[in-house]
Amino acid sequence: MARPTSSYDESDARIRPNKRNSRPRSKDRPAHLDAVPGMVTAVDRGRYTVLVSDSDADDGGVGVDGERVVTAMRARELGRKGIVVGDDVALVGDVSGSPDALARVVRVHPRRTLLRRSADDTDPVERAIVANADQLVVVSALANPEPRPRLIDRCLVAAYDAGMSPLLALTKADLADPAPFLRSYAPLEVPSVVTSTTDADGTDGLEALRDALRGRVSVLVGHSGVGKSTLVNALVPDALRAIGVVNVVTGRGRHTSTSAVALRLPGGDGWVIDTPGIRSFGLAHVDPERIITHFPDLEAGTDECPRGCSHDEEECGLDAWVASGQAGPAGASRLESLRRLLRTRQIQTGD
Ligand SMILES: Nc1nc2c(ncn2[C@@H]2O[C@H](COP(=O)(O)OP(=O)(O)OP(=O)(O)O)[C@@H](O)[C@H]2O)c(=O)[nH]1
Ligand SMILES: [Zn+2]
Repeated sequence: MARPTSSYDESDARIRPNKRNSRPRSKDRPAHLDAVPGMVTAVDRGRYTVLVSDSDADDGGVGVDGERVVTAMRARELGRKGIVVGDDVALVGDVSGSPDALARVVRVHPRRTLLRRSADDTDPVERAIVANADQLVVVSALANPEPRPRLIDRCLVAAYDAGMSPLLALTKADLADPAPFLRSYAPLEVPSVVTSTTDADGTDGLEALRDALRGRVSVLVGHSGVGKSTLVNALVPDALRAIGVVNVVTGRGRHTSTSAVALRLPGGDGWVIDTPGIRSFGLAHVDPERIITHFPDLEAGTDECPRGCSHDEEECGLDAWVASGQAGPAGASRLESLRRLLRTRQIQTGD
């Protein structure tokens, strides 16, 4: 599978099944040692769609690019451990991928990143959304609907918290000038692409977006109506059929699942993970220390902060650090932007 990095360790490499000289499993041999590795591309009502390389199952007998879609359920030994789209898992059981086959997920490999949200900022129950993604693409229309800066800021905080880099995708540039919006986000130094659909049924800016997605695993989030589906359809024509989601997960002609779906970009050069439209993004789980690591110019100034500093309080050492010029000429606007993000957690406006 063309993942930018692999989290499989050597022990995983050794357990790849090899049909030609497969050892019979002894009674003492744990099931996961005969497991087949795969990546979860969709989750629907307790059924996981897992993409498995054919080379993993057939010892290279099938083309390296060959892969198949396996439906799986969770194995009892997993306990309560969650499985989300993007997870690298190990499967046992019927991994043939034939229509009635059902495999079992026996293991979820350690995650490189984890995008999470809570119902609201006070709800301690957090929900994992996507694992192992590199980039969070925050899709916002420049008009119709109007951009929602607080929701965008919340998504940026979630990206930083997850260990993902953010990208702003600003759609409908045919309806409004992107300049004012871009100015207000400039101090955050978040990369952005601007798109607009054209009369010819194409999308301007799509190449820039493709470049930004190349070789990475990117999650697209956005409020309903911002044009996310339009982008996904332009990026991955025939998206759902391409990975068998239609047949395997919902049996219907469109993505009706309430969870995310991973779609491989044409050419195998990266993945986009589409998520249902969001109205809010709860951040109850967020730790200010994880946010500030994405502001390296400010992080060094936290040495003088009191223990457990929120970096948005009177005793915070960052004000003196910025005032002394050590964060450079942009220090003040950077600190203001950092605090704007940190404050998104406290503001309860419903957006
Ligand atoms: N003017 C203009 N309209 C656009 C553009 N992109 C999308 N739209 C329109 O905006 C509407 C919403 O687009 P969708 O792609 O369905 O938006 P979505 O974010 O997927 O929304 P949900 O399906 O509700 O989650 C549609 O009528 C699109 O035709 C654009 O660049 N310019
Ligand atoms: Zn501080």
